[in-house]
Amino acid sequence: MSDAATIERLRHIGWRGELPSGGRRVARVVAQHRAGYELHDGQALFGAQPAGHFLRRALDPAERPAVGDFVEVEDGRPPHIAAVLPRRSVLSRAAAGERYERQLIATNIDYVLVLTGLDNDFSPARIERYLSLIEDSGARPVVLLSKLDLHADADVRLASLRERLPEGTPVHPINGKDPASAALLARYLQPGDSAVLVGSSGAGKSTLTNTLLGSERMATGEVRAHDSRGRHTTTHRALLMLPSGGCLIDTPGMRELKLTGEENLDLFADIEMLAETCRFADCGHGSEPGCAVQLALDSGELAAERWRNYLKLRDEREEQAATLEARLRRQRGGRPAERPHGHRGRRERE
Ligand SMILES: Nc1nc2c(ncn2[C@@H]2O[C@H](COP(=O)(O)OP(=O)(O)OP(=O)(O)O)[C@@H](O)[C@H]2O)c(=O)[nH]1
Ligand SMILES: [Zn+2]
Repeated sequence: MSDAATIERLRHIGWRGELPSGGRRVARVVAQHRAGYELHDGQALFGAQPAGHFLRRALDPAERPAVGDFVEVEDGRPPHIAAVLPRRSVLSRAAAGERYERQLIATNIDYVLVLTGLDNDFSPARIERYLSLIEDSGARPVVLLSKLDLHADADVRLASLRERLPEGTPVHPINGKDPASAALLARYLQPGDSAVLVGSSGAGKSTLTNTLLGSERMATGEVRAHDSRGRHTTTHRALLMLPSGGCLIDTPGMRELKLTGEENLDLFADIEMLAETCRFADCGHGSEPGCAVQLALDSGELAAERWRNYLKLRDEREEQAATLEARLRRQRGGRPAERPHGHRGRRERE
């Protein structure tokens, strides 16, 4: 196959630019299982194992292949992932392991579509939390408000949300069931673009995904992989190629992004700066004299809701950091709890 045809094929699964020199096959990691990786080369899915150097214990987990990665493949039985190509973005969260480390959620994502219903699901606080997770990832957030058709009175919510989010954050109210409404997302789903869709249960992720897939749903909705024995195994629809040319990566664990213990709170940098100007360095921002926060709250310069939200996010972050640290301390000291003989490690559900 010519290079041009190969590049064209890879563009459909989110590749940008030229082919790396060296002539190895390029594919994208679309799922990670305990038994190995699932790759897509723009044409078909296939299984692969990581090369030995990825299994070194001392290796930073962030250097191992992750969902979304473009990798160089060494063909063989089974094929091996020889190298991870440079990433253009990294979505990650803190994870408890043998040591405090980052767990990759997905790489090479261009847009994170943050979906919230205009119904009771609507929560500016949750949207802000999602944005803080995306902040340093290299991906761009797009806020989507679904169920517009059921909530014609969405204007007020929309205006207050726009005011609250950083300037320039795209916010689109949509009807996820209506192709014409979903069509405005095409600008984020052009050939070479990769997106993930996140949001709470019931927000409308599956509905929107199906609308975006349109008539190609049947063709792409059910992805089948060949395992090493040539058997068909129906797998989760991990990578969806959309008619607009972009692709959606959809893997378990990605849909509900969780906050980590080390998110930065840049969205609230103004509040942190304000708190620095309190008279007392250890001001609790209650009834202390000279409290800049109280002053700003009283004057209306700082909205009470935003302040509460900041406190909540800060507490959540501290709590998670503390939990993680306690777990690590427990792991360092003492033996792990007794386990039935022969049963090593926790059993994970797929
Ligand atoms: N009227 C209307 N209904 C919608 C819209 N989006 C989703 N729904 C409905 O809301 C319900 C939940 O939608 P789903 O797409 O299943 O939500 P989900 O986010 O995939 O939920 P999980 O699979 O639990 O994560 C369904 O009954 C949808 O038909 C919309 O824009 N307008
Ligand atoms: Zn104060």
